[in-house]
Amino acid sequence: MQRMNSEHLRDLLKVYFIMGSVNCRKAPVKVLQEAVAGGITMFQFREKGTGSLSDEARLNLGRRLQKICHANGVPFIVNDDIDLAIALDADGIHVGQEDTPALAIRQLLGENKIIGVSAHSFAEAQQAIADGADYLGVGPIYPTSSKEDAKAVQGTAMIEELRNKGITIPLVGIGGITLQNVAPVLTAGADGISVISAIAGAEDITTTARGFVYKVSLSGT
Ligand SMILES: Cc1ncc(COP(=O)(O)OP(=O)(O)O)c(N)n1
Ligand SMILES: Cc1ncsc1CCOP(=O)(O)O
Ligand SMILES: [Mg+2]
Repeated sequence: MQRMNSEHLRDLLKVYFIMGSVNCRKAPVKVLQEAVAGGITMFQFREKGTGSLSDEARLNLGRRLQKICHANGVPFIVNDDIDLAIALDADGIHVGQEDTPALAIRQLLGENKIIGVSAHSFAEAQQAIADGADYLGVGPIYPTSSKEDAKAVQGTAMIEELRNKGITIPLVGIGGITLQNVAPVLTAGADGISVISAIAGAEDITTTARGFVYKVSLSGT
């Protein structure tokens, strides 16, 4: 099996929606269906934080969300949990610096799964690539209330630094991204944006997701 082509992955990362039950104001299945209708290009199941589901309930929700993704050609990525990713046969996993190292994940999952890694510095980005990461998540770009242990806000400077220093692999910005502040993230060199609250918490989820698709298309990436 082969690693996913980088140019294809860049396209899939354009509007990368992340969500778990705690981020939703209505049924998570409904939230995802509405986001898919708006054209999200990738989805990450991040069942994390106070009040999140565990064990069987978590697995069952993951299954239901994965079904929606598969029916619509949207890759389904699991956050953090390698056992859940394997149990669901997810399309990939996203890990941070405090999670199972990407090298071990690559050895466990093989070549045909997508592995995303969070990077907050050039050194972390280099290591992630050496370990077999397919894409990087860089942030928080702006202030966020969706991650309790978020690192310091970076603005778009880290994305610019990574690109200027020759990091070419697919990359998304994350943290506090809204329809109003998405453009500088793309101008800085991101292939796409990752969003929790601006989509999951929106009054009109489909229209908001569609708005992100439109804004990203304007950047010409
Ligand atoms: C696309 C993307 N980028 C970054 C993150 C953050 O991952 P991590 O630093 O491991 O933090 P948690 O999400 O696990 O709290 C992400 N999940 N997705
Ligand atoms: C998971 C994560 N990693 C860095 S910031 C963040 C939270 C992003 O959520 P939001 O889009 O609501 O700011
Ligand atoms: Mg993590």
